[in-house]
Amino acid sequence: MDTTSNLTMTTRKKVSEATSHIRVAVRIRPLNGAERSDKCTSIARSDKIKNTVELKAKPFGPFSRVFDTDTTQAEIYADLVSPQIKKVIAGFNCTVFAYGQTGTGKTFTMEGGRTDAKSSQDDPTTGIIPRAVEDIFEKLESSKCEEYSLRVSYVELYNEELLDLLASSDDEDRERLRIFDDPHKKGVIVSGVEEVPVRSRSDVFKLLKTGAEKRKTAATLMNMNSSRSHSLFMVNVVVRENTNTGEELVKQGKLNLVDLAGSENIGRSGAQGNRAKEAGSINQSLLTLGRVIRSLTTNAQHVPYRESKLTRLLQDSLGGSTITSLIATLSPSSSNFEESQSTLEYAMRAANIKNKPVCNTKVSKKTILKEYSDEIEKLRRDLRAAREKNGVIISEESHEEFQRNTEKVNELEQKLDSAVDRLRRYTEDLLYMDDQYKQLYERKGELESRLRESHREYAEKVVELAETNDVLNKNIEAIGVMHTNALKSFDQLLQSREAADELTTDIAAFWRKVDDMGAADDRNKDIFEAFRRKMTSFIEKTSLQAEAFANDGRLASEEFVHEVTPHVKTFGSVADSIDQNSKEIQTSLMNVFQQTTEIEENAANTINSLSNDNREQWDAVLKTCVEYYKAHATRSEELSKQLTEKLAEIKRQVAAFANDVRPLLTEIRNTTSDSFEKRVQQSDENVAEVKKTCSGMAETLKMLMQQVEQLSVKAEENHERQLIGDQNTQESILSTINAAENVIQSVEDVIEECCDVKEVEDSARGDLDDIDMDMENAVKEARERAVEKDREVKKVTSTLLEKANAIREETTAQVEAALGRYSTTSETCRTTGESLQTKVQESSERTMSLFTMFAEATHIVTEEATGAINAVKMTFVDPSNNVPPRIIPEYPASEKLVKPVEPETLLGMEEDAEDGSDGELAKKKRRVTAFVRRDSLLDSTNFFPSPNAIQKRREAPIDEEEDTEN
Ligand SMILES: Nc1ncnc2c1ncn2[C@@H]1O[C@H](COP(=O)(O)OP(=O)(O)OP(=O)(O)O)[C@@H](O)[C@H]1O
Repeated sequence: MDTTSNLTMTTRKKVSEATSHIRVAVRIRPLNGAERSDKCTSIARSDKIKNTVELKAKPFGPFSRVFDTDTTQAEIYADLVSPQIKKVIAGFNCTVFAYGQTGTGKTFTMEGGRTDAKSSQDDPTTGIIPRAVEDIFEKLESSKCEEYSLRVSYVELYNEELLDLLASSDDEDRERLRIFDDPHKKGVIVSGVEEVPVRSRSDVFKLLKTGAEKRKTAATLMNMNSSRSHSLFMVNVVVRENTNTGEELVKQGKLNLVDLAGSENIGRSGAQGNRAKEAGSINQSLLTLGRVIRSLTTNAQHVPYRESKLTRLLQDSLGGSTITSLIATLSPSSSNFEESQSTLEYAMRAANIKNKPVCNTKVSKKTILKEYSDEIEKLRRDLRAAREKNGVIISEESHEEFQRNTEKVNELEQKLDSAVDRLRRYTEDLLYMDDQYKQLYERKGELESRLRESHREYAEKVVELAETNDVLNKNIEAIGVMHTNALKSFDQLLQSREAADELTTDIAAFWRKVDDMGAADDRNKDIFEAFRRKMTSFIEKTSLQAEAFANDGRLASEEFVHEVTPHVKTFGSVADSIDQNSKEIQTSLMNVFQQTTEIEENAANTINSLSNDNREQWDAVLKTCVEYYKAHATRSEELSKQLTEKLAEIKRQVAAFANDVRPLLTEIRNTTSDSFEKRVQQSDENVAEVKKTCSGMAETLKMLMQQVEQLSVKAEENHERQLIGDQNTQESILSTINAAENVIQSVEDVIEECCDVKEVEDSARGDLDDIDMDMENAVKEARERAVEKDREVKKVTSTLLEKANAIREETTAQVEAALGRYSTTSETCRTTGESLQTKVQESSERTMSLFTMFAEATHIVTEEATGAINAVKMTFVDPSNNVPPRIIPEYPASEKLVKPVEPETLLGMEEDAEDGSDGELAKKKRRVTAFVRRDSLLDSTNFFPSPNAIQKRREAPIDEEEDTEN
């Protein structure tokens, strides 16, 4: 606060804008505590859309804006003042003043709720003045101007006296401040007011605090109330810019923030004495203000600005070249109806004032200096002229004139002092600025060389980038080729997989066949069980039959004895009886032979048919198995061969592919990561250096800093673009590499899978080989066993047949011997009946023993047959154990069974037949045959006749003729 100046309210050269009305806003504060306790009601209604206010239903407006009780300080500032700050920086003069009844919130609106607030962030009740200063700083800092300066003044107008609230000294300064017209600048000058340069927001807040304290102290000293004084806070903004032609231009804008005294009725306030004077002067100012407003709105010839200091100070803001806003503050209380009404009327009148805002022309420094030096020169001339008049004897009239001149000289001296002060200040500013310029130029040169260096590096980087790009393109092409190869490999793998699937299907079919074989084996088992059951029942039946046969033989023998005995008694008929008996015996023997033969035939047929059935079935199974295994072996061999070939091919390709790809990928990765890291490092270093340079430059030279910042931003953008491009490329390469690696990995996995498949196939083949071997062994074993069993069966059968033949032969021989003996005996028995009886008895006994022997032999045979059959056991293999059923080998053809000897042969009928004679012997034969037929135990339709049937047949008469025919 070391500078003083004459505060000018105008600047010299201006650019006109269109004429505009003063903006008038109305703000209604909330009811305060006192009003509420007085049970006052709110009578103010605002319409924010129409921007009107109603007081007891009486409408006022429309105004530019209406702010109701809820409106915040920030909203008012943003709406009303913020746009004006831009204008101030652009070179306009702007004024915001608050008008209204005491206690309606003028000071609250202009300054805020607290005086110790450090920023609007700190306190939401912060008023227009601090917010405006903050805003100016923010806008200037973010603007592109070369240089700016802010000077603030803070004055108070009380009882038509001006008080500098920022002055270092107190009372004596009060006299210093004078308002006078500036004839050249067409404005008013507040002479001697402190214009304090501020560099930061905090400076302004400090000044505001100082001003508020000083205002308080003054109020105490002068026994005044702040509401009785007007305060004027002025912010002078000077912005220097460089034109495109390099000319330096200066813009000067000014913001006047005015907090008027309360507009209350002096009569109502009850002021007396000093207070009355005070109130009068307040009203003087306000009344003059009102008259000025009226004059301006009625286009009166004369506008009484000079009638009060307030209107003089606000002259340019009212009807002049300033952009002006007025905030009319209102109490909503019913108790303040009249004042509120008056305020609104006042505001409506003010709204009609038209201003013609003009922008102060940008003037060069030289012009300003020239103006100041012209003014100084003029003042000097005046002074010299005045001094030249000293020492001359002059008349009283002249003396008076001299006196007047002296006053004028004093005034001029004051003006000169003020001008010299300003000149000094500007000179200082200029020196300071020149110094700054010098530094800036140096810095600029330095920055330009760095910039050139950066350009060179940038060009190198571009070349490097192009090279890298080529490498990357090549790599991408290589990766494309690899990709194509990988796709081919995949196709081949897919084919291999299909082949493997076919193999799997074949193996599944094989296992189905194995299952079928198991089922066939089960059927074989069932068949064999049935065979065994049948054999068992046959043997049981044979045993029963043999017993029955033995019993019948015994009975027949007994009968024979019984029948022979009476014949023996009758000697004459002995021979016939013997013949008869012989025939009967022969018949019995034939019967026995026939039965035995049929038994043998049946047994042989059964065994043969079973063997044949069994053999056919098992042969079919064997054939199927053999065919299947042959086919399977062939198919497996083929598949295995194909698979092996394909796997070998895939392995070769993939190995070649991997060999091609791996070094390439490694090279790509190394190349790209190395170059990328290097470039990132270099770029980071460059950016850091540029940033460092930029920050260094920013401190010293804003202009160049801006350029450099722009360049830096561009460089950063380029670098970032480059970096992003590199990163993208790098990422895409890395992703491609990763994809390729994944492909290789998956190919390798597939190869491994294929190897697994191969292993499985090998093991399956091994299993199949094992199975084949097992099967061969099993077939061999089964064949051997079957051959063995067949041999055993044949052996049993042949044993049985041998025994039967032996029995037959022995029996035949015995019968023949017996018959021979009977023949001989029949010749002699006629004479020796007794001996014959004995012989018959012997013969009977021998026959009995023969029968017994036969029965025993049959029993032995059947037992042996049973044992043999039981010994025939099949081995079955459970298909679930992966072993196919045993296969019965091909049987050798059964030997032909020995036909039994016909009874006719035994009885010698053939000889008789050759003779063609029908003698006694033939008769006998027929009778025997008829007897045999009648008593035959075998029947083609009734294999095992019931005892009743046998008895019936026996009792039936023998029809020789019929039998003979048959
Ligand atoms: N819109 C508002 N919201 C909240 N409180 C307010 C508002 N307007 C004013 N006040 C409060 O009302 C009281 C009076 O306000 P202020 O001193 O600003 O009135 P003024 O018009 O400046 O009075 P004077 O003319 O006497 O200086 C203060 O305590 C202030 O905090």
